[in-house]
Amino acid sequence: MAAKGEEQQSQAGRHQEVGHKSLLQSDALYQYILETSVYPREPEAMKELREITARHPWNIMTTSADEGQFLNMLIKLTNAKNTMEIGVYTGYSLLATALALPEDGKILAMDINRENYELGLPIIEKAGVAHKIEFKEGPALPVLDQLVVDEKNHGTYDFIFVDADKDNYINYHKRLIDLVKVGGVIGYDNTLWNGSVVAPPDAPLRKYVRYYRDFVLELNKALAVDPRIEICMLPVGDGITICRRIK
Ligand SMILES: C[S@@+](CC[C@H](N)C(=O)[O-])C[C@H]1O[C@@H](n2cnc3c(N)ncnc32)[C@H](O)[C@@H]1O
Repeated sequence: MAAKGEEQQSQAGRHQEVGHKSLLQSDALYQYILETSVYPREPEAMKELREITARHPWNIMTTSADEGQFLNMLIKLTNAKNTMEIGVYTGYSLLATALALPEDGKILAMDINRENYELGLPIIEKAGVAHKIEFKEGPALPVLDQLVVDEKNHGTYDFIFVDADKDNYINYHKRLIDLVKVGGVIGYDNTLWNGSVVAPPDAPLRKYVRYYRDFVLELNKALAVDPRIEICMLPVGDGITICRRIK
């Protein structure tokens, strides 16, 4: 175990890359992933959006470049066409999704904050993929409630990415499970929540990390025993749990 001083020193020297959530053991390893396989292949528009986001005061919220690449690949692998995103911020994961979808692909994107979405929107437009996006400003839950009421919407989504208010993930899951098709995928982001899911009760956690941790733990437990899905928890970004609906 590292001595306290050593630990503090290594924390202070942690990676500063935007969206980096420090789950990998070595920062050099993370940098290697970025430089070897992510940045050289990152579409110009995503690079531009990442750089604009890096200058925004809330840039800690952005999806990291490696996770963006992963989402892009996942959407292509699953041939997703009708998709949804909850939690847009400046739109990095949204752009990763939009670029992966076919020309007639669709994303219902929701966020309570339109201003941040509009920061990235000119880049999304320039990339020629804005026509795939329907942005709804406001809390996602009432929108999901509306969708669920109409049975025609059941089983219609191929891919759903959830990256918003962690205290609602369980509520989202209750609705999304009806909206995603059998064989479709829901990705829940931040399921390792800054590593705090294994922190001892007295660990010095930032206030918001501590507050949301119990919700993340509760979600992880619920997903693990949900017979309607198969799951796979990946240590990408801040942890993402991929759920495939099986019934
Ligand atoms: C972690 S950020 C999303 C990051 C984004 N996926 C990206 O690639 O940059 C979380 C977002 O969720 C939004 N949010 C918070 N509560 C929400 C709610 N109830 N409904 C919809 N969006 C919400 C926040 O405004 C914020 O933009």
